[in-house]
Amino acid sequence: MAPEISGFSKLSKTEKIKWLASHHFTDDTKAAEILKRYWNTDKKLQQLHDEFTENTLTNYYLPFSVAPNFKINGKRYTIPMAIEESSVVAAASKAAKFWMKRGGFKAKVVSMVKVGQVHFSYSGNYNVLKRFFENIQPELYQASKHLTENMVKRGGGIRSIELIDKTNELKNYYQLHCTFETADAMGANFINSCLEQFALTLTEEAEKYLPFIETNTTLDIIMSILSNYVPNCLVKASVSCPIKDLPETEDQSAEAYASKFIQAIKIAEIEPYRAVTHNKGIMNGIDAVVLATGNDFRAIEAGAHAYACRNGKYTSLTKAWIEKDSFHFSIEIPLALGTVGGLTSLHPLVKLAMQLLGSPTAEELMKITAVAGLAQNFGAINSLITTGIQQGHMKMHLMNIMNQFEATKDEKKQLISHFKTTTVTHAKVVEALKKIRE
Ligand SMILES: CC(C)(COP(=O)([O-])OP(=O)([O-])OC[C@H]1O[C@@H](n2cnc3c(N)ncnc32)[C@H](O)[C@@H]1OP(=O)([O-])[O-])[C@@H](O)C(=O)NCCC(=O)NCCSC(=O)C[C@@](C)(O)CC(=O)[O-]
Ligand SMILES: NC(=O)C1=CN([C@@H]2O[C@H](COP(=O)(O)OP(=O)(O)OC[C@H]3O[C@@H](n4cnc5c(N)ncnc54)[C@H](O)[C@@H]3O)[C@@H](O)[C@H]2O)C=CC1
Repeated sequence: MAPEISGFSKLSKTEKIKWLASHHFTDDTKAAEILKRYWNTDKKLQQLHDEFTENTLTNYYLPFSVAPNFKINGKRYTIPMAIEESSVVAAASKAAKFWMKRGGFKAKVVSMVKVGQVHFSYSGNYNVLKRFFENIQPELYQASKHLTENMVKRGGGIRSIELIDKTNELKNYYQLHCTFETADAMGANFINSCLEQFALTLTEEAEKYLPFIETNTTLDIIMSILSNYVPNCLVKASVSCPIKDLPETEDQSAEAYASKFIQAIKIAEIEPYRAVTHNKGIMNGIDAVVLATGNDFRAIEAGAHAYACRNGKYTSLTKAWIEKDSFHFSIEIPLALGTVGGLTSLHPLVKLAMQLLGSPTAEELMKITAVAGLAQNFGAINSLITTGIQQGHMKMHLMNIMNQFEATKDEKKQLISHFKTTTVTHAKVVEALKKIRE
């Protein structure tokens, strides 16, 4: 067991690696060597990455891929995707190509309102608190003007501040429920700064408020923080085509395909076990774009899944239906994304990803990301109701298995050719490789 260490954060990167290697690994030289092998030779670039977070030892690579052929609201995009899972990028690309020939994707942002709350406790009379809040509301806006001035110029700012009584759920618990628009920023820092200012103003004004002083009532701030539940930072994306333009095989007509597809979505609507996997498939596409564009995937994940159970039961984020001989497929998802701030203007690959997308606004990035989620879901459902997921997924996963067994270039060539006509399984690859090596 490694000994307790004090002051680890103050050690240099090399000292940290030395400590780690000698206390956690039997072969300390090899462990240190692996960590250092991932350092970038460009010292300045490496330092930039080291400084993104804390106690950084090395870089952790994720593939940076692209999915071409996306047509969104009539405009062509090649979408950057950072993801480790095989077949995700291929599925998105295949779906993009399919819908490109059928008019492409439509997307629109419904609203871009974000939320933050000041949580506080107060033991006095509610009506007194309400009067106090009404009195100081203009001051809440006024005192935060130094923070909001520039955001207002960009078209954003504070949209509302409401007093909410939550005492029926938790004794003495109240909140200021506030809404914001943050233009092209995800807005965490702007919102949190405003909230902390509201909390300060609330405390200072309460200390001076006579009815509180006379009744010896106190108002205690518990915390001030944005919410990652943003049901009003919402984007919709959709595709549609005549039913006859859907995939058709000898065994399955386009009508039967549409019917099966819709049933698959309905199952995800009513069955939470399926809905979670269904939405995981959607997030395969969304997270990949969120990561490639330097956004906060934890915030997006938390918000998306909360939205999926907004009516009290976890359900699908996509819908499919037939209307007048046409097949329709759509997604509705909250996405608080930014194209400025955070890592967006720091990470060279993120900057490149933004350029690849034509330097989008946050609103445009919301549309692109929602489309990536819808395309991903289409790819997965298309496979699930036709060939099954394993055929395509394992075809793409073949490279990982071959690399796991350190197949040579020639062995890989033979295996790829062999598995063109045979379904890939882990065991079959091992067997085929064994035969080649005999
Ligand atoms: C994997 C495919 C696309 C193969 O599909 P295919 O028909 O065998 O592919 P193809 O070789 O005929 O190529 C057709 C197009 O697919 C794309 N494509 C094809 N291969 C590549 C490649 N190597 N690299 C990049 N793109 C590729 C590409 O767009 C290509 O066009 P082209 O570039 O030739 O003009 C298909 O089987 C598929 O879409 N499968 C679904 C895979 C999937 O959804 N994976 C996600 C992981 S599973 C999961 O986590 C979620 C899940 C499934 O559980 C969610 C749920 O349950 O809902
Ligand atoms: N619960 C959560 O989700 C939390 C997330 N975070 C982190 O916060 C970061 C994102 O915060 P942000 O405030 O977005 O980033 P930020 O503070 O780095 O950048 C946003 C700032 O950029 C400026 N700006 C310049 N041009 C702008 C434009 N056109 N539109 C809007 N603002 C513009 C504004 O001053 C704005 O406040 C992410 O890294 C996230 O991981 C931090 C705390 C909590």
